[in-house]
Amino acid sequence: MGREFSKRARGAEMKAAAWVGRHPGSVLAPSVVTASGLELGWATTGGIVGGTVAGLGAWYRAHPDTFDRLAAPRLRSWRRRWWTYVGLRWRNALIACDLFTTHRKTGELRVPRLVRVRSYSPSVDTLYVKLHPGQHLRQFEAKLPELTEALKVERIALERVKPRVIALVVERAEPFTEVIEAPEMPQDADAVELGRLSVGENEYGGDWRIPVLGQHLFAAGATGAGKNSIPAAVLRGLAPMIRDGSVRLWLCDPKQMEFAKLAPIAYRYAAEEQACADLIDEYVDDMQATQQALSGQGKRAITPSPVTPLNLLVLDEMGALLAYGDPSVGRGLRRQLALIGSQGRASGHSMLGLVQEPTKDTVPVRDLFTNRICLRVTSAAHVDMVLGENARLRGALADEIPNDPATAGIGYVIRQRSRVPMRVRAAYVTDTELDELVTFVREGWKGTPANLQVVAG
Ligand SMILES: Nc1ncnc2c1ncn2[C@@H]1O[C@H](COP(=O)(O)OP(=O)(O)OP(=O)(O)O)[C@@H](O)[C@H]1O
Repeated sequence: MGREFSKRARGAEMKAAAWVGRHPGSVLAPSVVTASGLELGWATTGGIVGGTVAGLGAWYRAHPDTFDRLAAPRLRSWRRRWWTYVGLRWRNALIACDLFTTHRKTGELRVPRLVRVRSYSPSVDTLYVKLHPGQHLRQFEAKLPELTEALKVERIALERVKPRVIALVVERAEPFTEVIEAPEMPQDADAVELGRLSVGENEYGGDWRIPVLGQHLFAAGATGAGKNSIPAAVLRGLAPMIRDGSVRLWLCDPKQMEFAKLAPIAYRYAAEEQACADLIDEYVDDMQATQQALSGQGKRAITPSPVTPLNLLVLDEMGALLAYGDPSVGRGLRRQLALIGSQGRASGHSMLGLVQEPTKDTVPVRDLFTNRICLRVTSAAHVDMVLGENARLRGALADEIPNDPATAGIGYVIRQRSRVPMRVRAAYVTDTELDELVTFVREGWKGTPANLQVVAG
C-alpha cells in the first residue's frame, strides 16, 4: 500500500525487468538459441532444435504412457500459458469482469497476475493467480459466471492456495464424451485393491478409485443420474473376495429393480421396509459381535478373510428407508446407521448408501459417510448438502449437469488433500456384466452363513 503515496506509476523498464525476473525461461531459451547460432552456426543449431522436436515426436509415438504422464502436461502448460492465457487476453478478461483494483493516485489498473499455469489433463487447467491488496476470493466467486464466459470455458472452480494466491480450476471442455467401460473383474482375491477400487475415470484422464475397507460411501443423484453404476463397479472389483467369503454383501433393495439381480450373491437380501430394518439390526449385531471378538483377541482392526470378512451394507434409495415409510422404523434405522457409521470401520463393517434427494431426512446421516459422491442433482442446494459447504462455489456444478442420458454417471467428488471438487464419471456396468459377476461368484461360491458363527464365536 506504501506505493500509493506517489502519483507516478512504476517505470516501464522496471516492469519489464521484473517480468524478465519472473520468467527467466522465456529470456533464457531465445538467448541460448541465439548464442548457439552465433557460436556453432545456424545449421548446427537448426539440427539441434530439429533433433529435439523429432526426439519428442518419437517419444510421443513410441511410449504414449510415459509421454502423456511426463511430457504432455509440461508442454500443454507451457502452450496454455503463452497462448491461451497470454497477457492481454487474461488482462482483458479480468477487466471486463471488474476483477481489478485501481491505484488511488495514478489511476493505474492493477489486474491480478497469473503466476503459474498447470495443465494436468487436456480438459482442465489450474491457474494460480496473485491477488492485489483489497481483493479476495469472494470477488472471484461472485463473478464466476462472467469469468467463465470471458475465458470461453465450460466451468471454473476456485480454491485459496495461500494468502493472496488463489487457484482457478478451469474446465475447458466436457472431459467425458464417451461411456466408460466396466472395470475388469480381478480373478483372484490377491488382486483386489480394497483401498483403491476402480469405479470409473476422473477428469484428469486417470482412474477414479475409491477405498472400501474402513470407509462408508454415499452417492446422491436424481433419478436416472446413474447411481447404480457405483455399487455395480465396486462389486465387480470385489468379486473374487465375495466368491471366497472374504467380503459379505448385505443388500437393502426397497426399489427391487437392478439389485434384485444381485440377491443370489448377497449374504443377506431384503426388500420390504421391515425386512430391511431387520437386516440392518442383524448387521449391527454382527458388528458388535465382531468388536467383542476383536477385543478378546487384543486386535484393533480386521484383515478381511473368510474368518473375519469385510461386510458391505448396500442401501439403495435411503430416502425410502429413512423418510417415506413408517416414521418409527425410520427413527430406528437412523440410530442403527449412526452406530455403523461411527463404529463399523475397525470391525470391517462398511456402508454404501444411495439417495435420490439429499433432503433433511437423509442429510443428517450424510456426515457418517467418509466418501461422498454427488451425481446430477435437481437443486443447487443439494450439492453442498452432499459434498460440504462451498463445494458448489468451488466448481462442483452437479445441478448443472444436463438431464440427459448421455451424462449418466457424471458427478463430483471432493479431493481429500486439496478439497477441490473433481469431476468424475462412473463406469457403466451393463446387465450382461452384472450377470457375469453373479455367475463368476456363484461358480466358486464359498460365502456361507457359517462365517458369521466363526466371527461371533
Ligand atoms: N455410468 C454410466 N455411464 C453411462 N450411462 C449410464 C451410466 N449409469 C447409468 N447409465 C444409463 O442411465 C440409465 C439410468 O441409470 P441408473 O438406473 O443407474 O440411474 P439411477 O441414478 O440409479 O436412477 P434411479 O434412482 O431412478 O434408479 C441407465 O439405464 C443407463 O442407460
